[in-house]
Amino acid sequence: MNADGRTRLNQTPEWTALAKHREELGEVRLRELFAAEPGRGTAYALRVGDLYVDYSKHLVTDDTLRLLRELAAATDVFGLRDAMFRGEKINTTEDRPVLHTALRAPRDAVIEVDGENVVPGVHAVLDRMAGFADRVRSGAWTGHTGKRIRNVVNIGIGGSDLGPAMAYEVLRAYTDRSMTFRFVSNVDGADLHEAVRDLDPAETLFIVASKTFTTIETVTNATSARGWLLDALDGGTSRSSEVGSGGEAAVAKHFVALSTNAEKVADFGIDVDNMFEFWDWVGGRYSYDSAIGLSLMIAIGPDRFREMLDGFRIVDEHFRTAPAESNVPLLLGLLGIWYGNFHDAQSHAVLPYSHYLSKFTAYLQQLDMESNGKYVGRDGREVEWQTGPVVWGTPGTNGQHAYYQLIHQGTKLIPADFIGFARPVAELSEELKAQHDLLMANFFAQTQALAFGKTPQEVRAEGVPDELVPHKTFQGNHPTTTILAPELTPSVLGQLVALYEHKVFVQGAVWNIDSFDQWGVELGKVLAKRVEPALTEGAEVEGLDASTEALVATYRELRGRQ
Ligand SMILES: O=P(O)(O)OC[C@H]1O[C@H](O)[C@H](O)[C@@H](O)[C@@H]1O
Repeated sequence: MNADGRTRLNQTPEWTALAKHREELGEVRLRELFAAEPGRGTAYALRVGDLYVDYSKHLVTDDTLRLLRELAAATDVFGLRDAMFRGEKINTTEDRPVLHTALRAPRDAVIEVDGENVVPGVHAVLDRMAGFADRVRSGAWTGHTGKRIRNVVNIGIGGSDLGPAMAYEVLRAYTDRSMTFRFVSNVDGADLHEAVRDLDPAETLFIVASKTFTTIETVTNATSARGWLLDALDGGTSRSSEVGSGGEAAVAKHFVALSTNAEKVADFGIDVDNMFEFWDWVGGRYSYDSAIGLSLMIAIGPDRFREMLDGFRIVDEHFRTAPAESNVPLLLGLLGIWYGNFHDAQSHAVLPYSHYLSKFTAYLQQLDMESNGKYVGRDGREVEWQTGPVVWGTPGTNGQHAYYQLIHQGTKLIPADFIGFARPVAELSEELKAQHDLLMANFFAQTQALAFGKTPQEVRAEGVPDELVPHKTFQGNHPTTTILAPELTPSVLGQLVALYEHKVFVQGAVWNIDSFDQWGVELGKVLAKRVEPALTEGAEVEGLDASTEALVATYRELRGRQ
């Protein structure tokens, strides 16, 4: 029994029943499941919004799904879901509500935090963002020298980078092609250097995105960006943005901030009039539909941004109201639990068949791994079951010519999501649009090959010599989910992201972990601060281990510092 009155997950009868079921099912074969149920291809498929989700190629029967749903019921996934939507403080280690769903709530919704309706505030910021985005897009907002803004550089890291950078890439076809958008995150000076080296400072707007505004990488890059700007616009006379220094006016025209921390924004020298606010009940990795999405909104325009929010909302409503049997985020979360907890799968691949989704998996890595990479439960005790998987993947068909070998014939079980679209984006030439069928033929072929493989008999029948038969045999039985949408639109992107957000939620709820904190990132930050003076000034740092001490000495030597 847990301190919170819950039975330990792995001691619940529902968990035990699943473990027993897994044993009884043994090496269930997808070929056999499909042979036994001719309608499986359509019976094991659901729709949410524009998304068609086929889960037939999973190592599950109706019994498996029922038992998984019983586990979800026993762990009260829907109870926690309702508490989240109501604005209760379900992020217990930080004592905060988890309300990214309020970011896409309609204007007339009422969601209260500590007795105050947060929805009007959400829309007030969205409206301010829209006004600003329109002014930048139309040229009404000009830089310090009167030139219109043609370049937007977002400086942020983690949740303040991955979301907007991913969504900008996904929605490229909807962006203003006359403008340049760049995303700087790495504290490696090369990142900022490459982002601005060909830009005219007079035409460049920096968006400094940081929930806390204390993140060292972001503050360092923003300081360097301010230096770069003021060197050019002030002729190097002033690098200061202090009132009366002359730099202040230039900074006001070229820097805006996205943050929850007005004080730190002001300390940095950005006028809080140029700050777009969000709230501590929005986790960084759940934030790109808040003010953190400003760069995206400038790129695609406020109307498209709102269409994206509508897409999020479709899946929010579905997750909130659909019964367990047809609740897609619940289903996807439970399937992950089936493989991670009952088949020892360590990873989960996300393989989009769209060039525009090139950064989608990187985005999901933070969403999933920072949320559910925990070994301590909500009750403060170590879990005795596997939690979040390693999430990885790149767009098909590139992966097919690189690492799919291991998925097909390696020794590991790697469940995968295949994401594809029926129509190519409208702006492609007719010739390039025609390539789409080839792309999607690969998509369908891969999930088919992964599921059903090729038997030794089939290989032999092709006249393959005996000694090569084992090498050319595909055991199949590699589970995949197929997510198919008509077209890559802002709404569909919102639907996809919300689907994964809620999938991650479901898994965290079952595993009884707090999916909304990230204490695991803190230690490295503290140690970096301690080590830095050793690198720069050769300062003695107490308590360094022998390995790090030797590495620091070697680094200083190679760096030419003695
Ligand atoms: O937005 P910021 O406060 O600058 O935080 C940026 C990122 O850094 C932190 O270390 C966290 O691990 C992330 O969850 C966060 O998204």
